[in-house]
Amino acid sequence: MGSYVIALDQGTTSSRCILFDEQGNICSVAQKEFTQIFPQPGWVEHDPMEIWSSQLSVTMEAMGKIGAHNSDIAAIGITNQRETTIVWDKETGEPIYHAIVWQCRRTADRIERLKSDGLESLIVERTGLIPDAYFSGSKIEWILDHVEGARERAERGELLFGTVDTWLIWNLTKGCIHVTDYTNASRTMLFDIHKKCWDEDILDYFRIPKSMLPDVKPSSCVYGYTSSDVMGGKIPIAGAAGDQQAALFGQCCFEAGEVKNTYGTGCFLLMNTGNKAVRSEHGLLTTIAASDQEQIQYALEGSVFVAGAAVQWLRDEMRMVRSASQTEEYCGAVEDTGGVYMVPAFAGLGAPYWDQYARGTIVGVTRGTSKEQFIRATVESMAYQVSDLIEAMEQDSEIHLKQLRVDGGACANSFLMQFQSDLLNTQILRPKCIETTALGAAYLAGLAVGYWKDKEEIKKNWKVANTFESHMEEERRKKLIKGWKKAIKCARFWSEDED
Ligand SMILES: Nc1ncnc2c1ncn2[C@@H]1O[C@H](COP(=O)(O)OP(=O)(O)O)[C@@H](O)[C@H]1O
Ligand SMILES: O=P(O)(O)OC[C@H](O)CO
Repeated sequence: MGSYVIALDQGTTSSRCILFDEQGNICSVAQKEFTQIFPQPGWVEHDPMEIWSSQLSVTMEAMGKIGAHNSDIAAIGITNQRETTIVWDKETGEPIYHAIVWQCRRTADRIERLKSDGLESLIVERTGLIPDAYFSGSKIEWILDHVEGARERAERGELLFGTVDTWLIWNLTKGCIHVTDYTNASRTMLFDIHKKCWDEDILDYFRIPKSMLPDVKPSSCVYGYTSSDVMGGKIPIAGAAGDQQAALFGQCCFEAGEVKNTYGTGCFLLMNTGNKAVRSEHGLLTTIAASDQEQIQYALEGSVFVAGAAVQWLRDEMRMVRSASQTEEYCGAVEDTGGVYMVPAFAGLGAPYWDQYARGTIVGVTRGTSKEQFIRATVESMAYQVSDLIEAMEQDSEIHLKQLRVDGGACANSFLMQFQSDLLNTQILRPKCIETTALGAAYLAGLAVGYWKDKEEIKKNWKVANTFESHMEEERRKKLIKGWKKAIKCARFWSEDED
């Protein structure tokens, strides 16, 4: 058995590879940002070949850094930005269009049509999702309708669809394996999460041939082996999960009621609900959680489209900070935002509002508003959005959350974590390893090949690094949240009547 498990963490903004040892320590890491393509306002694309080449190059780099050879690797686990849609030619392996990214709003009107066609409740019942342009279904249809000859080719069985996990496995195996796992399938809006199969009625509605779709397997199993031409040897690909489900697993939230929140490009709050698919009454999604067993586990999820991405916007478009981490210093330089709120609804609003037409909004600005306050309002917007999610989750589960496990790039910001704890009146636990997405994928792969014996062994690796306790008075908390709800009202429906 090799000494390390590799996690390929293909995120929205970067491709990353991490080598973990048995204690869950990071032994080597390499990361590369890749191009974000914005062809029109509200549209987001990636180049699938760049996704693949960046992922392969960081894998080689991470292995090279510690001189690891193929024989040192026990297994590979894959975790990925979910919903992002790629369609390629079965023979040549060439994508027929760019990857349409989860954040892309191009099919928003199509989803409105789906609702007026009366399909909303069927989608909710079978897929656990709330119809939205976020998911893969309408993106596949868009590609088939807009790329010349695509629909005919798809009907002839010449095209394949995959989310990013599927695309990576296809390339790692040199076109031998076309597969996805339950967690990724559950984000397509085409998968019946109760019957565990592609839903024929939804496929018919979007006119998507079933032959395009990958086989669906558990998150922890040997899907196949890397091609020697690609990796120089055969390594088992033994785990795959959407990044948020992988993070839930990496945080060791194995029991029903356990919750984590990831602060990355977006924010994703997931609660394990065990073998029960809980239906939300408050705008959350029912989704499949990663599991090391055949039997499916479910989760309730709150998805926020723009979180850390708003900080990138401060850096790249507003040019107010040189780095994301510099925001912490600016936030600490002022007492408060002076009543300024920023709602980063750049791509509409996800949970719990599901408003495709909301847009970014800044309110409460006065002549005295400073740059520091503007930055602080942007950072605070992450915490407010999570507080909306927690409110919905507490209403659905009737449990007051006493603790929240956090991870993702932006959870390194201690100002944000303290403000989050204050706003929620909840203890925040930041673990030693905040690369829990990658760790979750590694655990899923390692369990499948016996690198780790069971979840009990894995649990011992989870350790807290920092705890944040709430210090805010109830009255102030209430006042701040009231202001946020007012700001949300201003952002909603903004672009509804645009052409
Ligand atoms: N110290 C920080 N303060 C605020 N935001 C941060 C900080 N560090 C990183 N971020 C934000 O976190 C995101 C990166 O987190 P990561 O988990 O790597 O994202 P992803 O997996 O979505 O690509 C970026 O959007 C970045 O702006
Ligand atoms: O790339 P991330 O970490 O922001 O995650 C993206 C999500 O999977 C989208 O659903």
